[in-house]
Amino acid sequence: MATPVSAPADSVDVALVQVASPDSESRDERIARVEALLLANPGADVYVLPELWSAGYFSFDAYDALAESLDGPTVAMGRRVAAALDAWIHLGSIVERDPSGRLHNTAVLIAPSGLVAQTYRKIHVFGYQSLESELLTPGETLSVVSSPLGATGSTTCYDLRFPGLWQELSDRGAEAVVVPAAWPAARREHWRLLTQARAVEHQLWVVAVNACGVQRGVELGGSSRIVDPSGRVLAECGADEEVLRCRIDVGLTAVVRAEFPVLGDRLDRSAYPGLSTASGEETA
Ligand SMILES: O=C(O)CCC(=O)C(=O)O
Repeated sequence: MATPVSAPADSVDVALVQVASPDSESRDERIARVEALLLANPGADVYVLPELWSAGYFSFDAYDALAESLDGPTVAMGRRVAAALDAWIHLGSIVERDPSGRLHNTAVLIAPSGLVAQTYRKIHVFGYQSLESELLTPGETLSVVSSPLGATGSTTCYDLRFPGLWQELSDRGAEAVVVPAAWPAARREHWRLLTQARAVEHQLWVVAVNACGVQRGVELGGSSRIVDPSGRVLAECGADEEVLRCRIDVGLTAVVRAEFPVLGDRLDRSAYPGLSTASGEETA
């Protein structure tokens, strides 16, 4: 008889909830559909959704009408489901209207109690073939909170291209970073490369959940994935809607960092300008 293999003590069951936001579906229909989907997949410790899935990332003309506060219908659904499943829900992001009326692309992490544990307003709003940077106000703060994934940071989609932001999260102790996205299929290989590069650079878990399907004529890339702190891809979704479960050992971050202590060799930021002058590159 085979010996049952028990999961390590700090093993966490993560569900990548890759959903589409078809133009034919209203925001409220989509919230109801995704709530049913989550409730039909109990048992994970952490569920992660894509960027702006309820409004639809490419529905720029509807952002104003669909903007919501942190008490709005998308977050209310996440809070209900977190309590019902006794799980953490990273709700991806919503179009948030702040008390002064400005709109943001805000990621929301909800604890099993139903309380909001973290919010993050996307800092690098996107302007290439996108109206996001015209319509939304960038965020100004980062946060790292404790979750079953360890010290957890949040970044959103285009932020993947900006290593300085990740450096800051890493400096603040992040052991895992969640990346909700609406990343087009046209640049799927960048998505794959960058999710792995950020994991390797900072020796942390990357839990990256993309949208799929077609929105306003744009095909989204799917390929939601979990990358471990040494850059190995442990799970990757296909191109269609799917809930993909993967057990991860969150203690691996410490193991990888101890075994190959790159982070300790990082120089203080002030060292870099001095180095370039010393090598003969004159500054103006
Ligand atoms: O950087 C990219 O290629 C995609 C970024 C994007 O779609 C977004 O930030 O929503």
